[in-house]
Amino acid sequence: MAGPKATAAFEQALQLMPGGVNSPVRAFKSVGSTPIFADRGEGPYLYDTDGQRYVDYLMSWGPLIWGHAHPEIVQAIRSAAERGTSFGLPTELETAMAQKVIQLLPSLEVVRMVNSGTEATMSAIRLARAATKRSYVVKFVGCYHGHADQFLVKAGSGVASLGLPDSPGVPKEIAERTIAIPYNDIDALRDLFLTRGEEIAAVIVEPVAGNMNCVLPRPGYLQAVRELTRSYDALLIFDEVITGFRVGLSGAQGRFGIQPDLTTFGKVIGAGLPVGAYGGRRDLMEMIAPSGPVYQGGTLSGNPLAMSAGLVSLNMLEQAANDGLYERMEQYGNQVVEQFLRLGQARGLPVYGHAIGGMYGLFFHEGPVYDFADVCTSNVELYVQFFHSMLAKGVLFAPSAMESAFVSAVHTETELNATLDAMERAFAELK
Ligand SMILES: Cc1ncc(COP(=O)(O)O)c(C=O)c1O
Ligand SMILES: N[C@H](C=O)CCC(=O)O
Repeated sequence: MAGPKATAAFEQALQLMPGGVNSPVRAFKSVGSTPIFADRGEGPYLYDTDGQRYVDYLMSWGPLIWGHAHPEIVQAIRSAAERGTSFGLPTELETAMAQKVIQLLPSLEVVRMVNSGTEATMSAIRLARAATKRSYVVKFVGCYHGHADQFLVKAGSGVASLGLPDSPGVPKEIAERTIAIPYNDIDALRDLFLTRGEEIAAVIVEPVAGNMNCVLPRPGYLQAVRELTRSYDALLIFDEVITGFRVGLSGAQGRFGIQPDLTTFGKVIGAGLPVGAYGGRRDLMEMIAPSGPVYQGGTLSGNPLAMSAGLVSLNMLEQAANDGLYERMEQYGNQVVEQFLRLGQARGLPVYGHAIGGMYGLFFHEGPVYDFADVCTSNVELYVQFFHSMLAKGVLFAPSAMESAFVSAVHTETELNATLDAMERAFAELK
């Protein structure tokens, strides 16, 4: 429940911003309440303006793999700011960042930094269309690739939470160029390629879907998508805005051993600052201006604050990965999932879940979840009760049953035990 300060702040915000927020998912509409307001964060904890402390699994919707206000990241931002916040000229920091990303992601030969995940995905699609001279794009129902026109077709995240399958304002001619088919269904993709293979520029996929809660690819699915796209000369774009540096140091592509043609990033790559990136095969990326004719630019792209924070974060991740960071985060997630399953099953409730690297999914659903249709048969009322009950006990999950949970490198046994204990009490209250 939002406290008195948050309630008053939201009333004021409602007069000034659409729905009182700068991104729809923050409004808590899909959990039937008004939002808490963030005051500050420290490590795995978020403090709201009403003085409550929460173990945070929202983690700013994914970017904060080092938790809130990590001292080394804060120091990197501070030092960069003292030298100037933006130059509009090349900096050596950008080259260092490009080098690091290319070193960590074997499928990347060239990379371009942008300012958000949306910028990254829309630029990658433009490039794919230019490279293939085809115009149709395939996406999967319930995957979210940002808010560019061509992606607001059967999208996940806030679009799905608010029950808006599409968006007014997107011209029919653009929406028609996006074909949405079910995730994890290789036959659906094969059938589509059989009939329209010559028209498809690219298939864009969240390799682990993180915008319809957290849905894992079936074994062999991503490999089959890779083979199909290759055999029809369509490009494969991995949207690793969530999974990049989160499910493993080399993202989902490293984990599943797939070489996409292009990859998009956001969130973790910027350590909490507004950053995105896209990159891939040299022959494709050299088509981007000014090397080639495909235009894409940005006044603040590669800005020194974001590059400094991102670079420090990636360097720390590289070191921590050698010490088992990703395995530790996954184990943490698995322990939360196990408690969720144990408590749910003991009460005869439909429960399901899994963890991968630093993300995990909790579903009020009977049996496995493979696609958006499965997710939509989850019991949302139970999630809403669970969410509020956990919040009241000092644990913050995403305010929607359509979103993934995130764990950071600084969540410890203390936060885990607090979560398991809160969950025990929350399940006792579920009706
Ligand atoms: C997989 C994925 N792609 C793209 C985006 C768009 O990123 P942004 O919100 O930074 O524009 C998001 C999140 O919003 C995302 O989760
Ligand atoms: N699920 C979204 C991104 O991954 C949520 C972030 C947003 O749209 O504000």
